[in-house]
Amino acid sequence: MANPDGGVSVKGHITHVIFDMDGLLLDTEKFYTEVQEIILARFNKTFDWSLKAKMMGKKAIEAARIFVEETGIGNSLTAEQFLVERESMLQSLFPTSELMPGASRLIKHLHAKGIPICLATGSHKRHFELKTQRHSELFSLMHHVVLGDDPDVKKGKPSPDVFLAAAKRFEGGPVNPQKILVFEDAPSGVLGAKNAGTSVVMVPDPRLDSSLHKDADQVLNSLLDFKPSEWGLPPFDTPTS
Ligand SMILES: O=P(O)(O)OC[C@H](O)CO
Ligand SMILES: [Mg+2]
Repeated sequence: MANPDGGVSVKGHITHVIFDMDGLLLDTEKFYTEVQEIILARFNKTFDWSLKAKMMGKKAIEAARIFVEETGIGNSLTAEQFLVERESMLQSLFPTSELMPGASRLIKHLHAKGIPICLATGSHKRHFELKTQRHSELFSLMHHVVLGDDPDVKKGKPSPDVFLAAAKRFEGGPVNPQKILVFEDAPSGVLGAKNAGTSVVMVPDPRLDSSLHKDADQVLNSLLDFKPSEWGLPPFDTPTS
């Protein structure tokens, strides 16, 4: 559980780290929000953060079904049609994806210290490639990447599938989940990681209702605030390195 002051109540000796991608390492959640607002405006409806919270982190088709059902537009637009409609907009936005604050610093630090790191995202391969094309050097530091359309990921977050597949593929895996720290921004992702038995640091968007932070072991405003030594990980060489 998270402390109100953001402190750690569950310390563990972490040996491996799993990163979420959208909204955690890459500032891509804003693209989904933008296109969903455009689509809903056509139906004279508005997109809000309670709906956003239910969609984020999920596989595309799972999020699409929630979108059309919760907004009540399902009779006019199916989940499949919604995905087609938003695709051309997303394809032009994703290549402009930027890193979230502290993402590069933390990935490079853990890699340099020999901590095995990997990615576990709901994004499918085609979107992953568009989003990361300007950041291929940084993402190449991941030992492996597990995508939403991976055959081992039967169900999206909050199912533990993507995190269990990620734990299995480390050298000498499966790694004991108690030794794994997951970084997530989405409520479904935090729950998925807990369902897999790992510890979770949540870095939520400030617009997300704070009641949705409750399952995380630690809640931070930014990756820049992460202190590796609190989790038994090597500290940064200098406070700003
Ligand atoms: O947050 P991720 O990386 O699991 O991505 C999930 C979707 O693609 C976006 O919410
Ligand atoms: Mg995410």
